[in-house]
Amino acid sequence: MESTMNELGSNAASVLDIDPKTSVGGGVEDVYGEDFATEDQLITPWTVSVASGYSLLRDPRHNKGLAFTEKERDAHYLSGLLPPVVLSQQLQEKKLMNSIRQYQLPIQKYMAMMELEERNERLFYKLLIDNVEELLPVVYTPTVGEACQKYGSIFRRPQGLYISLKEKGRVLDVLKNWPERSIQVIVVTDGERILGLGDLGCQGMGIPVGKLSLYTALGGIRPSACLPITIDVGTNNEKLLNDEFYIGLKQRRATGQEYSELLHEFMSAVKQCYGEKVLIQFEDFANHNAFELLAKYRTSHLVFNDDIQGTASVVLSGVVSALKVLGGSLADHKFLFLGAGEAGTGIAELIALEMSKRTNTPLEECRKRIYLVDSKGLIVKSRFESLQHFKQPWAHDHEPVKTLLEAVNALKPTVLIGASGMGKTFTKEVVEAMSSFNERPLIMALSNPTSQAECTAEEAYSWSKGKAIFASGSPFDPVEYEGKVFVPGQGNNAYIFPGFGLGVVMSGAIRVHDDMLLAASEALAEQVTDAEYEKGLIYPPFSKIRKISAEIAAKVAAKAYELGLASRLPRPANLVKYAESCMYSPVYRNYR
Ligand SMILES: O=C([O-])CC(=O)C(=O)O
Ligand SMILES: [Mg+2]
Repeated sequence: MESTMNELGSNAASVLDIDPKTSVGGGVEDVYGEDFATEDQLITPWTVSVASGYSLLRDPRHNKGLAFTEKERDAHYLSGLLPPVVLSQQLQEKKLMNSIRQYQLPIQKYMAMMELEERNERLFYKLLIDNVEELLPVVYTPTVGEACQKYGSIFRRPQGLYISLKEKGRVLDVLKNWPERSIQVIVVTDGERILGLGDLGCQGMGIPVGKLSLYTALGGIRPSACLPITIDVGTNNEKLLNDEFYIGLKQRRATGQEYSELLHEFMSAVKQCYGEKVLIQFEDFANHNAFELLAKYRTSHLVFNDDIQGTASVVLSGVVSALKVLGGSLADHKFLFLGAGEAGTGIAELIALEMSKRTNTPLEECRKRIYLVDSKGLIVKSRFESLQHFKQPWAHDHEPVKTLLEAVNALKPTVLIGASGMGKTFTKEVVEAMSSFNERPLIMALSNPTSQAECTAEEAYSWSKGKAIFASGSPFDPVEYEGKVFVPGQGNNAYIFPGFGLGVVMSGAIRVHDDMLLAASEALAEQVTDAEYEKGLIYPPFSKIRKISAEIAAKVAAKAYELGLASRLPRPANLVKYAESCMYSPVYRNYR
């Protein structure tokens, strides 16, 4: 672990002439205080040793399987423990892709990938990086949703930290059980709103694990610097409570003070353990906690809510790049949302903020171009008192409207965005109405996984008679409609958070500012080429994601420096180059 740290730090430093102590890693020394602990303080007696022989083969971080060379086999007591052949990493990759493609069910591919990660980490990332478009739907949405639902049954080895109510009062000790010290990114969930699948309790762990594997593959954060965490405060999912294979606490969710005390202890312990510069990404919390946690900790911790802020940034980017096809400026458009939770209000707010900056118009005025529909109908002034606080800014002067279809007809929006977590809600009538008054309606069905998408790509194209520009949260295959092939975009926060996190980490940012999200969004939109626009795409292909992440990271870091939030000084002159030099490579290293 330490060696990868130094390797990266000094490599980046020599390229860019930066003191390695202040470069990648945040430079938090003696994080557990072994050296300064007084005699009455408890410490963890961690040791570091060199792996060889059988234990080297069983260590996923260092195992290379059949790719160990003759020399390495001799030097590391591996002779006889492996069959004679020596394979290249390329050949191993080919073999594994062949075998993964044989599986019929996505969940089998998921399990094969997880087993690979537990066996040979670099090979896992090599596969994921080189075959990103094929494997993203396996390790991420939609398959990760199914994996979480079945997590109890498919559970083999723990892949992150579980902090449950049982650990209240000793969360810091639990963090110290994690073997890595230089943590840079934590993704944490409490499992209450996993994708659009609802409360999956402790089994939500699949999400932080999946998100962090994307941090590494797409954003180049070292695997050892990533820590997936699930906070288990119980579940209200009856099916799981009655499931003999459920892995979490069999009790209903703790709420109120009991909940916030555990979360507070966790947030304090993280800072104490890993320092000021660890990025904590909140993921798939239910609305009520998500907004509160972000508001509470954004001024004291380096926090980012992926569902509010990451989704907002990626959708804003899609809207901005769609303007090239739609015409007009952001402020010329009218937006209607189905869903007024984290994603819906988060996106709406970031669009309004960008509009406000572009037109020099007060934010409140810009919000008036944006309408939201929730389960009770259009959000309007007369509902103000009964609205949750995060919906209140969107209560406009308008008579009450009950359904989405009525709202579409009454408001005639140019952009329709689904962030409801409810599948099949963009009906034929809704899509037909959108295309009756728009030359090119922009329709985004963002809920995940595929089963929860507001409509499918095929529905959007056929019901709009090929007029719609369509993007979805989970991937859809290209669609042929009346002899023409339409390629849907994937408006998923996976475009943003890995590069965003890299930008935050490499600049040593200590807080996340909304302008950094706008910077990420602009950086992504700039990556769409003219040829891609011509195909109707509003996002670049995922096959270019490492380059895109470096560009996003550079823009995010530049903004952090500009705002005085970056602590890694001096500022590297070329931030894109610096980002690239910091990125983890999955190619095997040679052992002496
Ligand atoms: O995980 C994804 O695919 C996107 C996301 O954050 C969510 O749907 O909650
Ligand atoms: Mg999420």
